[in-house]
Amino acid sequence: MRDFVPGQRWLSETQGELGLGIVISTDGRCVRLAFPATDETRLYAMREAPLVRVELGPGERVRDQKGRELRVTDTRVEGGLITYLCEDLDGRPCELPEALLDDRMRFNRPQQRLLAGRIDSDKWLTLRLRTWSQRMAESGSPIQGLLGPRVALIPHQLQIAAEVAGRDAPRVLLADEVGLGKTIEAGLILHRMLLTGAARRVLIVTPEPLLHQWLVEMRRRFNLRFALFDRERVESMPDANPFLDDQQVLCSLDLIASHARARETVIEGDWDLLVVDEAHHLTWSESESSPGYAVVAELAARTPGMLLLTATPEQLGRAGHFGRLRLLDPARFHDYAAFVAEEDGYAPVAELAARLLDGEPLSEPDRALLGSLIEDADRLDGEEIIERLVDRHGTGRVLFRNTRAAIHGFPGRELHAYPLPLPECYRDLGGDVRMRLTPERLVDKSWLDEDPRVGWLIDTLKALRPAKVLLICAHASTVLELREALLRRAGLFAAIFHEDMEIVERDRAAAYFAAAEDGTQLLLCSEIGSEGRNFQFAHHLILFDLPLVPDLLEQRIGRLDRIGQTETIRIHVPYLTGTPGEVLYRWYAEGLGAFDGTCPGATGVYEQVREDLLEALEEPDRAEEVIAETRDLSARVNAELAAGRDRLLELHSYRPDRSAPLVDRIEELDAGREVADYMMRFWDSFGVEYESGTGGSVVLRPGPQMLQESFPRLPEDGLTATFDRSSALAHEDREFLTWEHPMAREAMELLTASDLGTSSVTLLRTGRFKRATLLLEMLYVAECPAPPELQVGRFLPPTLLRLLLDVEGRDLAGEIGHEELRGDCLTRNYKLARSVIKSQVPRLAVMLERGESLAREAVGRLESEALARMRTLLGGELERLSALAKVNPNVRADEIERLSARRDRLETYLTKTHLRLDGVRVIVTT
Ligand SMILES: Nc1ncnc2c1ncn2[C@@H]1O[C@H](COP(=O)(O)OP(=O)(O)OP(=O)(O)O)[C@@H](O)[C@H]1O
Repeated sequence: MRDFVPGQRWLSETQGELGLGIVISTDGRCVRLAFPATDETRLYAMREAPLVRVELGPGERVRDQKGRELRVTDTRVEGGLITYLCEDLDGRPCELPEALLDDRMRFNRPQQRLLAGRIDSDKWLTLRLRTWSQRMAESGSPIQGLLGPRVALIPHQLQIAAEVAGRDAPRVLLADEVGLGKTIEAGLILHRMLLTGAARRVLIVTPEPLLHQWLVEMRRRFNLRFALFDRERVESMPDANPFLDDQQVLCSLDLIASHARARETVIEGDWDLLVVDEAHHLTWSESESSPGYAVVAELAARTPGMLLLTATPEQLGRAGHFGRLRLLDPARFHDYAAFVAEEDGYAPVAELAARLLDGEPLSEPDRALLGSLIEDADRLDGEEIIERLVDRHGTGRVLFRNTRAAIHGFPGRELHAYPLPLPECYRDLGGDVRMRLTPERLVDKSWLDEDPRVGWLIDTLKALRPAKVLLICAHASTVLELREALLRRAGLFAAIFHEDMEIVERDRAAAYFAAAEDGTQLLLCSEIGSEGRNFQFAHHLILFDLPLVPDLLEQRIGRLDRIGQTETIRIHVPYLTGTPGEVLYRWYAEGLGAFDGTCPGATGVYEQVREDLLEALEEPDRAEEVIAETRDLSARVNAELAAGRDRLLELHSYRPDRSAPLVDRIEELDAGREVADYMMRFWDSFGVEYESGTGGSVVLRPGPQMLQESFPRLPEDGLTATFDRSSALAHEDREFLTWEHPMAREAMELLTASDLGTSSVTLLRTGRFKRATLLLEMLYVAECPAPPELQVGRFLPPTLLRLLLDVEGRDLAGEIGHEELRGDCLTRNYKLARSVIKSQVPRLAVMLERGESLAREAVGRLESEALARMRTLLGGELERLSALAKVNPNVRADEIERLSARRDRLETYLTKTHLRLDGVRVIVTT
């Protein structure tokens, strides 16, 4: 009788899909095994247990429970338990006790299974073939990671995501104008990096009011479940680092900046990618930086990938902008004065680029400048020159900024201004003029009855009813008092949103406002609601007061003026005549034109006229003067920006020629039926029930006789799904099923990790061959195991090699496809299947050997092709970067080093392809 020892690993001969078993107890006659991968336990009689001992030999590949790929070099046996002496992918030695083998490891040795007469239905073999073909197609594809998210295919977003996620350890500032989809871009980038294995541990840091929105966006659009960390969560683990508990974490900047333990532990979080939203909060100047900046700087120093997001990169000035670039690349951005001088030096280059882009003739000085920038300019055509300029353009590689002007298709804005008389209660208010921009805060609550803006608000709401209205004002106290007055004076109930509310309360209020049927008409919001939130379902915005800083105004309008807005946005501005508020309104309207559209130069203009503006607020007589000055200045700055370096930045941020192929490919896959066919075959074979639902959806439920207790990502009470992108966008309650949906991915994983379909026998009725001809179909998989960050799949994806051998050893796979071999599968007639196999064992053994040698030859070819591709691509990229580094200091030195090291490592890995037989089918013609 066999000896069973607790801790040993055994496999069920009959139910390989249970995963790897571990002996938990024996009592002399029976042995109990746990199968942790499927959460099952089984009791077997020792004498006839259908179990095989798992014993691996040198050269075999294994995985440990952390997912590390190892190669066995030797074994040691003590007390009946095996310890594997292994090497990791980098050749470092390590030991792996058998108990720590990955519970889901597969030991499907199709050859042994077949010869032992264990066979399955060939529909599983077909699914295996389709699974590997799909893996092969997606690995290294330019749209990998961009297909699955529930997003509309917006070209600039896809292009930025593909470009950024394709870099090694990307570190960029995503600075599209407000509402153009930076969150979506970041989501696409991280979705792709997670899928390709380029990142595993991701930390997203946002202002507290945006936490929930990020959580929801990541979940519903990207199927990514981030763990939300707050104070309580951090404090719940005093003895361990709580951040190491989850791979994908979302937390507020405030938490890690102000909570000592959170700060200390997050820094030790060993992240691959850090995302910081609303990064303008990370303030920096030459003399000091904010606590938020300091903690992000520490994280930035330890994290390879980093995405900073802000719509207003230069909010609070150029120094802050420099400070954020410095987080991305401290070696490059170390001297502020030099940065300013350098930026000023870009202007002539940008003007030159603009002339080239507009097809204008170049002057002599232009030519001279071009010659100094690009040595071989004479030999290049216009497009190539532009290409080089984009590459060499200042912050080009680090910064992406799209503007409405470049993207087009946004609805217009319509300004409605309402001059109102100054009430008695605000006359003769003294003090700082900035305080007088919100006069209600300087008086008692009687303002609610005297201030004409309140009566105007009531009338306006009634007139606009039932249209949704978002009101933004500067302070929480104004929000609270207005709510009370609306209720008292007009019986109007408003939802509120301000900084003193708990996050949950705020989200509830936003949802209440958003609800189409029984939601509120009005949301009263303090300044914190003006950042990042999505309120584009509303078309009316009331600015109860105006902020002094133009970027804040843009943020406020951006709540409605964002992707998804379907109507002209009506901006309502009530102001009190004869007050600083009136001057500020006129300054925005007549000086900056800020209500008509985004005003790219606003920050620069504001910085220049700030003192004059403050004086004019104080002395309204000076208003005309500052407005005229602002008008001239902003016309000039905007013209300069339009003609100048923004053209290059825009081009680099949105390249229709690069985004179009991405959009086309995704649309093509969306239109095809492949994924639907695949999933339906899978459900049929597995026993999942499905039927058509409304609007082309499909309703799934676990069936009564499923292969296993549950199907990946299918809840007990079922779900509704769609394969159609537009339906998924319109109906968020439907899962959007693509090849990248976790259900599809996990189903594939489940299949390839199991024995299902690895061996089968088919009787084929055909006139093509003589009766009783023996054929052997073999599916080999060539895989190149390598650390995920090398993204080896770009050059040598897991490759399926299909062979169809006859007894002469000829390969007929090219002539006869897999589907043509569909016949009478002998799953229900084991006896016959076994006798067929038994009678053919010697021939099959020869055919299997021949197959293996043919497959090995093919692998040799695959390796040489992959090496050549890798050398061309990385070699070219390396040359480009090195050449670029000489003229553009924005190329990080470590970027070149990493790329070069990556090429060297790939040279090694690409010659170590592993070949494995994944499935066999014996075919006998009748
Ligand atoms: N590709 C897309 N498909 C569907 N919806 C999108 C897409 N891109 C953006 N949106 C929606 O448009 C709105 C704006 O996008 P997002 O929040 O990413 O913009 P943002 O640039 O981060 O805005 P802000 O500057 O205000 O932070 C969101 O409601 C988002 O869900």
